Amino acid sequence: MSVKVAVNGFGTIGKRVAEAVLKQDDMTLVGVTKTKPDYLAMIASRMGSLYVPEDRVEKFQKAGIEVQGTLKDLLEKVDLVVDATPGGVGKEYKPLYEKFGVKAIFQGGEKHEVAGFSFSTLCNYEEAEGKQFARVVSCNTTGLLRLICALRNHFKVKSVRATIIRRGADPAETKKGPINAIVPNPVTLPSHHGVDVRTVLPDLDVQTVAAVVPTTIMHSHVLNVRFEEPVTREDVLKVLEEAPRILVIPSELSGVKDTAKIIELARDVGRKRYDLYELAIYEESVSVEGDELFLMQAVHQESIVTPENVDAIRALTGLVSKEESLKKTDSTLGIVRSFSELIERAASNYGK
Ligand SMILES: NC(=O)C1=CN([C@@H]2O[C@H](COP(=O)(O)OP(=O)(O)OC[C@H]3O[C@@H](n4cnc5c(N)ncnc54)[C@H](O)[C@@H]3O)[C@@H](O)[C@H]2O)C=CC1
Ligand SMILES: O=C(OP(=O)(O)O)[C@H](O)COP(=O)(O)O
Repeated sequence: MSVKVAVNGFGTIGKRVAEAVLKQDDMTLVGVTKTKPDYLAMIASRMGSLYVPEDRVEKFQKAGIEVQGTLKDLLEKVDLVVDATPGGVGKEYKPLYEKFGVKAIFQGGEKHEVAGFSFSTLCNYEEAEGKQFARVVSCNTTGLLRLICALRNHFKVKSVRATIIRRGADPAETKKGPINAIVPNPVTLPSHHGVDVRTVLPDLDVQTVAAVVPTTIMHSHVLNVRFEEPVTREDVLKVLEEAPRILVIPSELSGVKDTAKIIELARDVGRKRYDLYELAIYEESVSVEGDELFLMQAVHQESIVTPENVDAIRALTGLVSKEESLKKTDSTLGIVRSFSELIERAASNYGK
């Protein structure tokens, strides 16, 4: 069985999810939507996959960009739509998805209530099966949940406290900032991230604070996790190194000690768009004092939710189990299980 997929909103997230869907042997990308002519619309049109809102057809015709049809034409052809429109726009489309009887996956810019179910592969894949709607939680929340659920699989987690250092804008965004400030986000504590984590793990004692800083390449987190019993650093590192989609980076040995170097690493190992689907954890930052864990991690905001969207498609349509989806998604996206595997692949692919 092949799930027929549409991507509504071919932007930062949508273009990555569309490309990931094209790599799956159990999915078919039927089309993507754009609202204004640009180079991505030209690419989608040349792929024979461009659909536009009804009131925009003439605009694309005037721009000389052939469209395959309207959004409604597209929704008639698919089983599921990945809504990757700007935050808050997905909510406006929900009635249309309901009218066409298609499943829909929303993104983190929508409120939990829009889908009524928030998704994170490692935490609640099985609960998604059979649902019509799901929200893939945003990049920061995905990073937090990936760590927390990896730890919860092996230890009794008592509480989580996290400081989120948010990137001010994506590299292509020129209207956001700050350029020269550290902005509490919000100044009243806590930030929305802890609330978002609890949409997936309602029972967890988690609190987060956030600030926005002048960078575009990655988010960073400073975490404190308390356990019911004392743990050892060795045991924690073993769990993190074996967990899916977590990359423990030996910073001293590799020289990868900050987000700029992490992105340069992703570029040097040949990741398209320097996408790092994996949550990056600085190995040397992992420290344990009795029942308390401290660590620092970094999130490539533009790509970390890509594998989660692919898994959400399988979870909603009941295609395969979580383990099977993890395996297929990670294999097709080239996601590695360890830093050494990343280096191995870089060496074997160098110059190819
Ligand atoms: N950019 C990021 O780092 C992350 C974004 N997200 C979430 O993903 C969602 C999409 O965000 P981005 O991809 O960054 O946005 P984006 O602005 O890069 O792309 C949005 C796309 O939707 C199109 N669009 C705009 N208005 C539309 C409308 N009314 N109907 C149909 N399409 C429309 C735009 O032309 C663009 O192609 C948001 O909910 C956001 O919060 C989640 C994780 C990370
Ligand atoms: O950081 C993000 O959301 P999050 O802080 O809710 O995880 C996403 O990258 C979206 O950020 P934006 O709202 O600055 O586009």
